[in-house]
This record gives sequence, C-alpha cells and structure tokens, in this order.
Amino acid sequence: MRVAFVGKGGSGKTTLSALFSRHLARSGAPVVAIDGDINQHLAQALGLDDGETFDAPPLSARLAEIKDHLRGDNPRITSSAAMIKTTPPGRGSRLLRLLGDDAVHAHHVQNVGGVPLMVTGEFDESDLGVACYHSKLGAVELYLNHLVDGPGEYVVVDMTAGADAFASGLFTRFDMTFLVAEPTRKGVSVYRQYRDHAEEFGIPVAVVGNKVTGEDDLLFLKEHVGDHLLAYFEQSSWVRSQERGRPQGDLEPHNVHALRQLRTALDGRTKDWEAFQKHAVEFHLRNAAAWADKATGSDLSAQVDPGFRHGPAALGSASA
Ligand SMILES: Nc1ncnc2c1ncn2[C@@H]1O[C@H](COP(=O)(O)OS(=O)(=O)O)[C@@H](OP(=O)(O)O)[C@H]1O
Ligand SMILES: Nc1ncnc2c1ncn2[C@@H]1O[C@H](COP(=O)(O)OP(=O)(O)O)[C@@H](O)[C@H]1O
Repeated sequence: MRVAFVGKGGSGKTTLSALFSRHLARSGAPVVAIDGDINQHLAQALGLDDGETFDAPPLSARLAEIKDHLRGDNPRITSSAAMIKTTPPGRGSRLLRLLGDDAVHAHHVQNVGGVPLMVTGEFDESDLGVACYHSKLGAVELYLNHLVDGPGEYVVVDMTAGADAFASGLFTRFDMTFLVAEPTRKGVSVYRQYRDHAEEFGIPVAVVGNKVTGEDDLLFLKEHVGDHLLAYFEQSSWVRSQERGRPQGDLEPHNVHALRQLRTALDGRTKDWEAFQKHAVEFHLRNAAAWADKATGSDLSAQVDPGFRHGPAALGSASA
C-alpha cells in the first residue's frame, strides 16, 4: 500500500509521515518512507540526531542510473535519455519489490530511527529559476510506477505542498492520500483544491486534522470537510519535545489511536492494478503530447506496451 501525506506547508505532513512510518515499522511491517517534500526534513523527524548525517544519495542525483535500471530490456525504451518520469513499465522492464535486492534500494535506502528512508533531494540554488520541484519528484514517480508492493507492505511519501504533485500524475500513484489540515481557513482551502483533482481521477483522499486543541477546532474541521475527516491529531507535547531533541515519554494515547485509524483506512483499500496502469499510461500520453515528445525528439506514445499487465503476476516475467 502506498500513501502520500499532502497539505499546506507547516500543516504537519512531515511530522505525521514520520509518526506513521514509525508506527508501521514498529509493528514489524516492511516500510519505506520517502521524503518528497521541497523542505527535506523527514530524516530529522524520524529522529536523525544532530551529529548524524543522511548519507545515501538522493534519488534525483541518480535519475539516469535509475532509469537505466528500470527500463531493463524493455524493447520500447531504447535508452535512459528516451525515458521520462511518466514512462510506464512494459514487458522487459524491471519491476521492484519493496526493499528488494535491487540497485534502487541498495543505493538510496538508509535506516533512520528504525525506518528505511529514501530522499528526493534538496531544491538547491542551482535549481532556482531553471527547474521546478517536479524534476526532483520524477524519480519517486518512476519508483512507484515500477514497484509491485504486496499486502502488508507500505510506502509512505511526505509530499511537497502545492501544485507540483499534480503536474505529472504523481498524485494518482497512491492507494490513499492523507490530506493534513490544520483547523484554519488556509488549512482547509488546500483540501478543496486537492478534492477537485482527486474526484476527477477517482483518487481516494481522506482529511487528517492536525494540531487540534479543542472542541472548536474539531467543529471547524467537520464543518468544512464533513465526512472526509478520517481522524485528527491533537497538539502534541511529545512531538514538541522530540523536535527539541529531548523526547519525553510516549506519544499521547489519542494520537496513537489516530495512527491506528490511518492504518485501518489504508489497509481497507483494495489494489486495482489495472486502474493504476491506466492512469500511468494516461498521464504519460498527456506529458508526451504537452512537452516530452518535443523535448526528446521522439514519439513517446510508442513506449506504452498494450500487452503489459501490472501487478504481482508481472513480477515473474519482468527482467531480472
Ligand atoms: N509537466 C511539464 N511541463 C513542461 N515541462 C516539463 C514538465 N515536466 C518536466 N518538464 C521539463 O522537461 C525537462 C525534463 O523533465 P524532468 O527533469 O522532470 O524529468 S524527466 O525527463 O521526465 O525524467 C525539464 O526541463 P529542463 O530543465 O529544461 O531539462 C523539465 O522542466
Ligand atoms: N500534532 C502536532 N503537535 C505539535 N506540534 C506539531 C504537530 N504537528 C506538527 N507540529 C509542528 O508543526 C511544525 C510544522 O510541521 P511539519 O511536519 O514540519 O509540517 P510540513 O511538513 O507540513 O511543512 C513543526 O514544528 C512540527 O513539530
């Protein structure tokens, strides 16, 4: 199961991504957390100490190698240069298993606070004015497009705020999207934007309230998001103490309960590999027509393999 945490900057996406990843990992479930936020703080939120560093290379630093690995010997994708972030897998592509023995996990995963973590990379000075953050997110999209995750396995992505997530179709790669909303007008406005995109594509979105301090906060959220409110987290002194580098005691029982609610909702989803691949193809064709055919000088619609069926059955016939 894949889940994205989205919402306004500062709403608590990173905090909740970290809490949820750790909650899953502690239960013994296989988890990969991915920091896809423009502000790369997930490692810290998972408990990377001040003296420690995250040494695994960011996914965006090895995009060409990742593409080369994933295209395997798919005859429709003749070079990594011809592969764009939306290029869907086909027969001959290399498919990934969660935390499998492959070049992507081997290079990019580092364990932080008991959670295997990959990062997309900082949006640095050299990117300013020349690229959008979607260039960093391309590797996440390729990873998710080629991943065959089984039941009881989890990918948790801390997503960037804002419209970049919609640019390529990345938002259709998840079994569930948790929209983190503070009980403020700004907090719920992102919800409306996301809801409209999601409805168009039949994407499941649930609102997760955060930093709730009382009945008024809860009523405000219910008034604005209604039945889409799945769960809410209270303002947490444990989170605050952890942020100060001195975690005290345990996460509050109400917040632990909210984590369980998120997991139950996610576990209740049924995977639809056919719909998943259909969206991948649809967005690939859109990107091809909008900019990528021109950028690569080729007809990228030819990369779509109509005979490919994504999902566990495809693992057997994929490139080794
Ligand atoms: N949605 C959309 N619309 C318009 N232009 C886009 C879009 N996505 C990517 N690009 C531009 O294409 C260049 C390569 O994109 P990426 O680095 O994201 O990766 S990839 O080629 O898809 O792997 C890159 O341009 P350059 O930076 O000039 O190489 C991106 O800015
Ligand atoms: N439930 C909570 N209780 C207390 N502080 C919180 C809670 N959720 C988030 N915070 C704090 O709010 C700030 C912003 O959270 P962060 O997770 O970095 O947001 P985002 O990733 O959405 O930008 C951080 O200082 C974080 O510790």
